Order: sequence, then structure tokens, then C-alpha cells
Amino acid sequence: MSDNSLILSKSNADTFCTIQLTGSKSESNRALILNALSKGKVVVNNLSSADDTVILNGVLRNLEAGKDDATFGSGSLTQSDGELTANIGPAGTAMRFLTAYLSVTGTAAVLTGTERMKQRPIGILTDALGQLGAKIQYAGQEGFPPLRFSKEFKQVTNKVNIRGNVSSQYITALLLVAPFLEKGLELHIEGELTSRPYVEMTLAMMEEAGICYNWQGSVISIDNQDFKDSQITIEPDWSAASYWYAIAALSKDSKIILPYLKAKSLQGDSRITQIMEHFGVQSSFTDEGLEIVKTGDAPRGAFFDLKDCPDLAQTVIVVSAALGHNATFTGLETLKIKETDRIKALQNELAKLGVVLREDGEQYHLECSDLHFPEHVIIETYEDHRMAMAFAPLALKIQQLEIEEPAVVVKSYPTFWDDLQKAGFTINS
Ligand SMILES: O=C(O)C1=C[C@@H](OP(=O)(O)O)[C@@H](O)[C@H](O)C1
Ligand SMILES: C=C(OP(=O)(O)O)C(=O)O
Repeated sequence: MSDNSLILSKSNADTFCTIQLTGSKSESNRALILNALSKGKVVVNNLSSADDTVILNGVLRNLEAGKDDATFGSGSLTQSDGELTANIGPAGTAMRFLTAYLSVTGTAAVLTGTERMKQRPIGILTDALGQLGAKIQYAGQEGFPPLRFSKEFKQVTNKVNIRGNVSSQYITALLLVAPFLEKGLELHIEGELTSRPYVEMTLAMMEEAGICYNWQGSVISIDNQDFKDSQITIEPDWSAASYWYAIAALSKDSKIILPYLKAKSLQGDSRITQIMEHFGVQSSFTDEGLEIVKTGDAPRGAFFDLKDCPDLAQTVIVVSAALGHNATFTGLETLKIKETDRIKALQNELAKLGVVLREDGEQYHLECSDLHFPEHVIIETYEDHRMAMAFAPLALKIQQLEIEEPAVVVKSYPTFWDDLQKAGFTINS
């Protein structure tokens, strides 16, 4: 065992528990921007404890209070040589949403993040903001963070073109600030729109905050308008729920209750209910919450398109591998620019079980003919919370599952390891 790892095991293969999940980080981070732009008219309830949310909240609260020497989670706001720097650590949504927010509010600051964040592209968003009139400079490599924002913002047009196939977060960032823009926004999305449910979530939450919009074909228009006094209540995180589906799927028998998840969710990752039917897990919404049960009866799915729910990819691919289901996946293009290159990370770690994830143009084939479960496997996590959480359920199949850098889970699900213990997993460090 290395210094920074934990060993996970489970003495029996049945899982019966009730787990209270934290709020959705996607909903929370949208709500925080709406709260800040509305000057508090939009009130947020049940904010996520995800580090990505703690960071965005910290930046916004400290900017509001005029502070310049604060740390919050793995983020900070500091002043040096007369320049204010916001460090948002690994939080993609914080980086993208703040890029739009700092631009249009004319906040002179530098926005930076982890070394990985400096490799995650942002040029599509800075170009779009440039079309609106923002003056953003690259403080490092062109097209990537860190970014330097200027004190002045003068809107020159409301028409903006943006590519839709790299990250929906660029589009969400622009939509969130649109009601604040003097001339409003007419956003023309070019090409395919990836992660579409996240854009739908943004607009639905803006509607809750009293904002009217018009979405026709590939054009979304939002006029300059005021927010209304409103309350937004954040639903628990469906991406976090997906790991409990994986645990149910790999258990012999299971009944897991996840309170407050809704059948009609704004989160596209609620698609996990349908996907997991293919792995023998059934969902029902009861008075106690979402109940997930292993039935074992599975219409074997052999093809999954995850373009609408990329954050489910690791969960679903690992479950499929562990059950020995060969399958083909599409819609995985954006995985290479997330917390790590998730395709490479999956390929490396699945190889330890004899499973191959073979790239074939836009398709990825999962080939499980050599699947085996060694007694002790070490899983690397690549600074990616979802690598740790997607592989953890394998402790139901592997006697000693060692997870490197387990603290990565804090990004979206800080109590993940505690919750596993509640569910009967044993953790040794
Ligand atoms: O808007 C959001 O809250 C998110 C959008 C998705 O990113 P992409 O649009 O880059 O796929 C998703 O992967 C991310 O975890 C959260
Ligand atoms: C991709 C993710 O986050 P982000 O892009 O916001 O860093 C994620 O949580 O899986």
C-alpha cells in the first residue's frame, strides 16, 4: 500500500442502505451565478457540499465583500502586485461560468486553476465573449487558462456564434449572464450541441428565476431583464447517485434508498435509471425517495450513446466491464478534455481486469472476453473524482481494491467514502 491510498473491501455481496446525497454541483453552480447577478433576489436552498461549489461560492462571496486574501476548499482569492487572482482549482464549471461573469461585470482579475485546468480549452468561450465586446487576455498559453479580465466592459452586439460540440459549459456561461447584458443575447449554436441536457437545465433554472427565453432551432435569445424574487431548491446529485446504481448492479442482492431524488429531474444524468435496467437494476420513486433494487432481469443492452450524459460514462463502462457485458459506446468525444483524459484512464485501469476499451472512430468497443478479478488491484485516479468513484464498486468483486489518492472525491461528493462505510464497505488506509 502506498502512503496515499485506501483499501476497500466488502465481506458480503448484499447492499441494503439509505444514503442522503449532497446537492447537484451543476445546479448549485448555476444557482450561485444567478444569486450573484440578481444581487440576492434569487435565493438558493440545499447548496451542494461539492468542493467545486465551495470554490465558486467562495470566489463570489469574497468578491462581493471586497476581500482579497481568502481560501475556500481548494480555491483562493489573493492579491499580489496590485492584481487580484481567483484560483478555482479543478472546477470546470467555476472556470467557465466565472469567465463570463467576470467579463460582463467588468471585474479586473486573473482567473486560474490547477495544472490540468490550464490544459482544458476555453478559447471558444473567450472568443464568444470577445464578439460581445469583452477584452480578455491569455496570461499563459493562447486558448487556455489563466485569463486576465479588464475593468471595462462595453457591449458592442447581442449576436454571438459559438461551436456546440466541445463543451456545453461555454453556452451555459453565456446564457447565465445574458439577462444582465444591456443589449441581451442572441446565441447561434453552430454544429452539434453536446451535453444538451445541461443547457436545458440552465434555461429551466433561469425560468425559475423569472427569466424569459426563446429557443428556436439553433438560436437561443434572451433579452435584458430583471430577475424576480425566487427560491431555487437544489436536487441531490444524480451523477453521485450513479455510483449507488453501480453498487446495486454488482451486489448479489440490494435495496438502496436515495431520498429526495425526483422522477422529473433537471439533471440529464437521471438517465441512469434507464441505462441501469440493462444491468438488472430497477428504480422506483417512493415516499422515502428513489429506491433502487437489483432484480437481475436485464434486457442486455449492447449499445449506449452517452452524448447527453458524459459524466455517467465511467460508471456505466466499469459496471459493464465488471459484469462481463461486451458493449459499444458513442458520445464519448468530450471525455478527453475533462479532469483527465478519461478514455486513456479507463483503458489503463480496465486493463488490470483484462478488459479492453477499443477506439474505433466515434465508437468505443468494450471487450470483456479476458475479464478476471485479481485478489489485489491498485486503481490510479488521475486527479479525477469519477475514476475513484466509478471503480470503487469493484470492491464487491475484488478482495482488496486499493484506490490511489482517494481524496479526489471531494470535487463533487465529499462524503463518498463515509457513505460506503455506512453501506457495509470496509476501508483500511
Ligand atoms: O454544465 C455543467 O454543469 C456540466 C456540463 C458537462 O460538461 P460538458 O458540457 O463540458 O460536457 C459535465 O461534464 C460537467 O460535469 C458539468
Ligand atoms: C467534467 C466534470 O466537471 P467539470 O468539467 O465541471 O470540471 C465532472 O464533474 O465530471
